[in-house]
Amino acid sequence: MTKITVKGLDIGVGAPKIIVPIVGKTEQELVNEAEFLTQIDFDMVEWRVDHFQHVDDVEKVKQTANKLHAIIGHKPILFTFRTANEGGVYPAPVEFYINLNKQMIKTGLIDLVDIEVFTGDQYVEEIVELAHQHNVLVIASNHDFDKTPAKDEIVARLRKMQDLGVDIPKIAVMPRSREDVINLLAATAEMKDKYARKPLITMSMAGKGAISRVAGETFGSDLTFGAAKNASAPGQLDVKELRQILNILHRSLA
Ligand SMILES: O=C1C[C@@](O)(C(=O)O)C[C@@H](O)[C@@H]1O
Repeated sequence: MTKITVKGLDIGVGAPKIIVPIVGKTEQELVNEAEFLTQIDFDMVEWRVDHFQHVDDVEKVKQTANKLHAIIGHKPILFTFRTANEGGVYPAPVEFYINLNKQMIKTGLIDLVDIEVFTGDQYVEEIVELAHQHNVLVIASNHDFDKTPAKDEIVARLRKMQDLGVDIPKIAVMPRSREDVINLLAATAEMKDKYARKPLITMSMAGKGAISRVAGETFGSDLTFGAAKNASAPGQLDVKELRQILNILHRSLA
């Protein structure tokens, strides 16, 4: 059984659930994005805080999190600082990154936190321990915006994340060929069938990989990112169309 439930959202059963990123630079832009989300059909919001102009000021981050929570706190909130190494916009030392995540875990304003697995095993384990003490789930992530590792390497990274005790392993890779997309899907299916004890998130990015963002129920990815106003990575589909496709595929699989 790989199901996880957060704020009433069942992850790991049925059609993949939709995460919508918000990427505003200012608090007002973020509030606008959050208010827009209240009118649309989605499952979880991801605050990509590395885009926020005051990300270096933890108190301001908390204040803004408070506002976002008041608007969309009825849905699960994923807090993500994407490092510049893995496609984020704000270069920061590891101590900053860990401290920000730890402070936010303690606020009660977030439901999930993203930690990049290559930050280091000890950091990941510290985050997992603290998060679980505060009822926050942990997504471990890895991104390769340049290429797609071999299938066995993708499986090995997902297994490593799971072994570190995280709740949801995630990998996003860039395809250079059709074979790369097939490898990502094959790695997902192998992980799901042979090793996964928890839900997974995998995707092949850009237009070439977009098929992977809709095919999760077939291959084993339990969550998928869709764009409302602004995409946070190449290849994200419009959230409304994404839901339609996921529902169509779900019906044909049922
Ligand atoms: O890790 C991911 C996945 C992602 O990179 C994507 O390709 O949809 C988008 C990011 O915002 C998120 O943190």
